[in-house]
Amino acid sequence: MKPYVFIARKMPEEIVNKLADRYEVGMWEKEEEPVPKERLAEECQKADAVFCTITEAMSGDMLRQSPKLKVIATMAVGYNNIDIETAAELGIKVAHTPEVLTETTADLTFALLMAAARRVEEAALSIKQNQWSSWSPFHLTGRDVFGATLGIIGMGRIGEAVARRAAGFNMEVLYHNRSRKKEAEDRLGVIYTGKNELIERADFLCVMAPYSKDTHHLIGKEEFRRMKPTAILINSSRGGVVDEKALYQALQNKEITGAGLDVFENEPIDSAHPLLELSNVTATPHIGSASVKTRMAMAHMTADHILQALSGEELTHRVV
Ligand SMILES: O=CC(=O)O
Repeated sequence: MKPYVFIARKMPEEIVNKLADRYEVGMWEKEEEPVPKERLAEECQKADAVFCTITEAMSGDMLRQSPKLKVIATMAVGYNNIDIETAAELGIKVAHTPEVLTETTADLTFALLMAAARRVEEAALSIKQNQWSSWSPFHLTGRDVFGATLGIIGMGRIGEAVARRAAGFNMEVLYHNRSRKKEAEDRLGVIYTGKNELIERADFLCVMAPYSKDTHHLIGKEEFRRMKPTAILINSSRGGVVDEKALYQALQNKEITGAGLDVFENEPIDSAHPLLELSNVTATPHIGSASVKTRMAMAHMTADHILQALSGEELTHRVV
């Protein structure tokens, strides 16, 4: 009998065919909605491999009830939706897709930074709502990006790619990371600082840390209190790294000037979310890696991970 692969989100034909050439394949067909939890659990029970994304919660309980499962390949760099410890304990391999999305995600991060700095969303909306009565000296004035200080918390691949973009804007780049990266300092001219110093000096605070128990609410009330009132927070990593309630208070009380957010604590959010009421929030719906080329590269890499695992080869990007 051929191994069974379940693809948890609808994928283009060229991706499905890559797997269907060798295996029996099942796929959740609805484009806009994730597979319900119960159906995912049923599929996992019979699957040898699961192709998932960030919308599928691969819980420990579910993994324990999936006796045939050999590999989970997620089409994402972040894997906080997967119970990695249980997967390791059960000998289920887990693979993710770093590298291919680095530059695309850094582009979006920088786009959010610039949009929040120059109030692009507010400005665009004002003109569409017929609110441009005259050029006026201080109308919609924002913050300069060129020559400003950028603080990056979490200097992984995407943090480095953001720092490279900042060099073109003559920015001073401070970073804080679990471990100091001297080689990156020489290569990129970035400066290592303690977390508090970075937060106090940054004009733009860019959160790039992966989400885990250790980074839960890494930026909260205390951190907002330390930030400059002119500073802008950018988050394109995971919502849970920032305490959203504290962020709302800080924005409303003008403890900070603005925020550019691509991620939220509980996704998806809708237009009733309190952060979206604020004109100093620029928000996008978790589209960091969403270019056609990058999403296709991620999908191919995810399918390749399944091919590799089921044929006993090394996985290109294995987590456990
Ligand atoms: O958020 C997206 C990813 O982790 O790739």
